[in-house]
Amino acid sequence: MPEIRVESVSHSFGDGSTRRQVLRDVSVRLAEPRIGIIGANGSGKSTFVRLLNGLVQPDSGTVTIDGRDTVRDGPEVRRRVGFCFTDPDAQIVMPTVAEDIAFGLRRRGLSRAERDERTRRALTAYGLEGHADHPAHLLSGGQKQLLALASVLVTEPDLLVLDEPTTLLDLRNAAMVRRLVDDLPQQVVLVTHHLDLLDGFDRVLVFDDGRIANDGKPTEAVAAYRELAMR
Ligand SMILES: Nc1ncnc2c1ncn2[C@@H]1O[C@H](COP(=O)(O)OP(=O)(O)OP(=O)(O)O)[C@@H](O)[C@H]1O
Repeated sequence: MPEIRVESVSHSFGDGSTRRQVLRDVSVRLAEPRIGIIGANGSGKSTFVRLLNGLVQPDSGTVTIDGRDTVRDGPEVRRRVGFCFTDPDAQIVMPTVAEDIAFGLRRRGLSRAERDERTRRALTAYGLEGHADHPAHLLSGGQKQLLALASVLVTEPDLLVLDEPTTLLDLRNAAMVRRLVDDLPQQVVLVTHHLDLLDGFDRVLVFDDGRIANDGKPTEAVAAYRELAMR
């Protein structure tokens, strides 16, 4: 598994009177296959995971993935770290479903035949083969979420970051995403408010006001989160 190293990272948004510190001197090393991130709204979870592919750059401190710095080695890190946003609409960039999946494969030095073959396999794996030539924006919310996952996974990242991937999904599609995630060979970092998704995870971090308040197995971390929420 890749080794994620976050060292003494702080981050703020805004300036002057609107300045808000969102991450406060966070340090952690993550090398487990399945890592969950939980915590209250606004506690810094999304900002933290956005550090992992350089979408957010730390004000101070460093983030490395297998020794590659997310700021200095940005393009290399982004090739290895796939990122799925909560809102799949934010990720759809091409008119049709098949084109959207194939988009991530451009500039990867693959032949046309290889790109087509990988796209075809991804369409089948995510139950989208019947929608290949359909307009991507007309898919249902759940299908868009699956498309977003397919478009990222087709690039075969070493680490997949999922920011609340089941928020828009019904129970059936949420269970499907859960199964897909379970079966992935890659390291996964998953932000969620759906705590049952974390059963069987190796490690769960609980964020509270920009800090890691707990770091442990799912049962322990969820209990700590519940306690924090009751305060
Ligand atoms: N681009 C931005 N510009 C300004 N403020 C931001 C930006 N992104 C996040 N914030 C602020 O940073 C704080 C932490 O946001 P973040 O999205 O990391 O929280 P979160 O724990 O993921 O919350 P949620 O559970 O609600 O998704 C919030 O107060 C948010 O308003």
